[in-house]
Amino acid sequence: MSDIKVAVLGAGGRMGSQACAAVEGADGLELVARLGRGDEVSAETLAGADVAVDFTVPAVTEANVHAVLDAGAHAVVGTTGWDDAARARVTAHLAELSPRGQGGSGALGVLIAPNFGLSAVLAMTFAAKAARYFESAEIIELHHPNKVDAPSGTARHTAAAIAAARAEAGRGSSPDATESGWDARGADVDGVRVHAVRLRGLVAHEEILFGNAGEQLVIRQDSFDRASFMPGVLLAVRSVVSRPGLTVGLEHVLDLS
Ligand SMILES: NC(=O)C1=CN([C@@H]2O[C@H](COP(=O)(O)OP(=O)(O)OC[C@H]3O[C@@H](n4cnc5c(N)ncnc54)[C@H](OP(=O)(O)O)[C@@H]3O)[C@@H](O)[C@H]2O)C=CC1
Ligand SMILES: O=C(O)C1=N[C@H](C(=O)O)C[C@H](O)C1
Repeated sequence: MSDIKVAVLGAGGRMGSQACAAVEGADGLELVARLGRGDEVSAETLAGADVAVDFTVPAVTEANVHAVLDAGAHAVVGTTGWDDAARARVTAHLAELSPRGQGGSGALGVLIAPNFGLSAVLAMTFAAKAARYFESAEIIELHHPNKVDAPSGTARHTAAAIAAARAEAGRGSSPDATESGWDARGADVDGVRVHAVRLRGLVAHEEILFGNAGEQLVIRQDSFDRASFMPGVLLAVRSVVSRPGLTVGLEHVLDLS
């Protein structure tokens, strides 16, 4: 089987540079393009890539994915900033390129992973499982101070999964008697309070807290180094070529969903 050719968008960034090195060191993958700010994303600049990996910024990631699809490549996306409307536009674009019933081999895939770290994917999965059993649920995400967005994409994905599990179990809101000082209670993400810490020395961390009368469950994961994301990035690149359509979350590739 021939190598999977890979392009990296945001190749000069903290994640993009490590992704380039990981691809270069991986069996069966070949790095064919490194794109940065100001580079057009086209069939020409992607240089024959089968898969483009996006680690850019929330403001441009969606446009990048549409350009990658127009260039005939699959996309793996680690960049944050995706909402339901943006995901729906990607699904529509994929359907346009590969109409119903023609999603067989060769059909393009887009894999958006809010977090490629195994500890984070497992923490989110365990949190979704635990959510129905507890009255209260809150999230604390902790990151390096150079992060441009808050709350993190991981925390948003975790909150959405917790909210869905609580709704399915018929659970209402977490108890909360707050009458004033709402700005101290974190962001409301799908009804789950999310607190964002930015601290020099940190990389990426998440704590999910569940409470019942007289007991607490804390699920915590820590990415101490961006190396923790690379096995997930490589898995995503290898998987997306045979996963037509849009996949959101590495848990689906790891068979955890
Ligand atoms: N899914 C996951 O597991 C992970 C996701 N992330 C996410 O990945 C994204 C990138 O994070 P990180 O690497 O730390 O960020 P960086 O700021 O280090 O890297 C972003 C890169 O994107 C480039 N860039 C900026 N604007 C554009 C543009 N308009 N077009 C193309 N490239 C552009 C930057 O170039 P320049 O240097 O010139 O500004 C930079 O090289 C974030 O959204 C972050 O949350 C991060 C870690 C893990
Ligand atoms: O910006 C980061 O660093 C990270 N971003 C992603 C997020 O927002 O969840 C993934 C991870 O937390 C690191």
